[in-house]
Amino acid sequence: MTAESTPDFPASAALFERARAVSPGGVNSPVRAFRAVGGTPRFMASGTGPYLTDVDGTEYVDLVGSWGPMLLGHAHPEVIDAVQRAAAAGTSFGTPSEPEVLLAEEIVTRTPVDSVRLVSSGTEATMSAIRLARGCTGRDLVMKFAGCYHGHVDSLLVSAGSGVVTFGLPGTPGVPEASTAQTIVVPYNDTAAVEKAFAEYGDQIACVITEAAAGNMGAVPPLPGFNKFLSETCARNGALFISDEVMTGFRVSRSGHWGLDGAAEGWRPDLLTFGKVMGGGFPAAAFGGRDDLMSRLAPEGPVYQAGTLSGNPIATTAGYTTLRLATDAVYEQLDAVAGQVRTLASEALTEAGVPHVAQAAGNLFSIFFVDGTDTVTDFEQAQAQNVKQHKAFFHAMLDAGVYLPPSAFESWFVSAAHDDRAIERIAAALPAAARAAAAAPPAH
Ligand SMILES: Cc1ncc(COP(=O)(O)O)c(C=O)c1O
Ligand SMILES: N[C@H](C=O)CCC(=O)O
Repeated sequence: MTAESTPDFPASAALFERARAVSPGGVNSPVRAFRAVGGTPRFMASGTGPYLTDVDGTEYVDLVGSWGPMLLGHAHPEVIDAVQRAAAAGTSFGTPSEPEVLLAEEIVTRTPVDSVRLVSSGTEATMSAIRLARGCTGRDLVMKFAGCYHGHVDSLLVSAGSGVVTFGLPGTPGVPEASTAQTIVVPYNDTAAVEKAFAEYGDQIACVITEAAAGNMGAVPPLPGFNKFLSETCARNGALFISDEVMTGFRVSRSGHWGLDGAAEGWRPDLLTFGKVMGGGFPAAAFGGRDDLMSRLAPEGPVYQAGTLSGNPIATTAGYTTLRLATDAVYEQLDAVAGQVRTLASEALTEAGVPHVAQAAGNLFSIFFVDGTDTVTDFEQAQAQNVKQHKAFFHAMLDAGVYLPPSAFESWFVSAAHDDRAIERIAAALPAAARAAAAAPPAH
């Protein structure tokens, strides 16, 4: 079957046609379209544990996990039960309610924040954290790293990962130059470049924002000590350090990526952002940090931030129930499964003679189809991939019933529900997919 043919999924193809008539590109978030890999996006009808089933009745082992949130797998019975009970009690009050307190307490217990403000998306979280950083410092400049993605915040859509790099967009029309003029972009993991930028603009930099571990150009971990260096450099220069844990938070450990570096090294970010897992599959996100900063937010302070559905009782119930079920045993299982799948994929590609780097940041991981290096540390290296090999690999896996991110620049996600049967299905699909990648045309 070619990448572009659609004989086996008529229901998805029909829905896609209808969707394209009423939605740009037929999707509600660009990365869901199969633009980078070709073909028809599968419209999913249901999910259970590690599996998704599309509207044509085909079942897939899911290695996307709704782009991160589905830590426990799909339709976990206890989460569904809690959500059903919450929904029956009313779907939104526009007043404070108990589930948002429970979720906030759980976040404060697990992470280095003193308090949190709940919002509805990761984009809102990073946008609000930056506003707060600017409000607290009285400075305007923001430093970010090439290849990191923090949602579709105007000032952060520069050299961004995720869909922005997947579709090769140099920048985004509609973002005023005045917004991006306030953004300094520095190569990821490059301490000298950070120091140089501070030497030049130090007293104007409000904050440095980084993904706690980059997951939106593929999985690129911070080099040892890099996040600590950022924290210390910010402190020395009167800037705030924002660690974006939207992807890593409550996934790579119970305390997120900070649990893997900051907790042991004895530093904490000034502000953190969270999303994905903490919503348990519903729209919930948060930003939080030191009390002296958070108290600058309205109604306590002058920095305004608000949301009609912020702290929604169903979303916060789903998030709280998910976190309560995310025990140490769950994180051990996630780490083990992620290691197993990454190793299996790497072995199959090696066997087929496909140059690659199989890289992890905690239990986030991805395959880079690159040659001549055994590690990827920045955006330039990530972009050197042979995306044609990714495309061939992706479609062969899909045909064999394994759903991977339809982009070479995204991380793979496992869940605690990925059991032996799911792993066996992945293992069975890999050899043919690796051979398909080997047969793909060269990069240029
Ligand atoms: C690290 C990171 N920050 C922020 C965001 C934005 O989150 P959302 O898509 O919920 O707006 C994402 C994902 O999209 C992300 O991966
Ligand atoms: N890489 C993105 C977030 O992590 C993928 C989700 C999206 O933009 O739809």
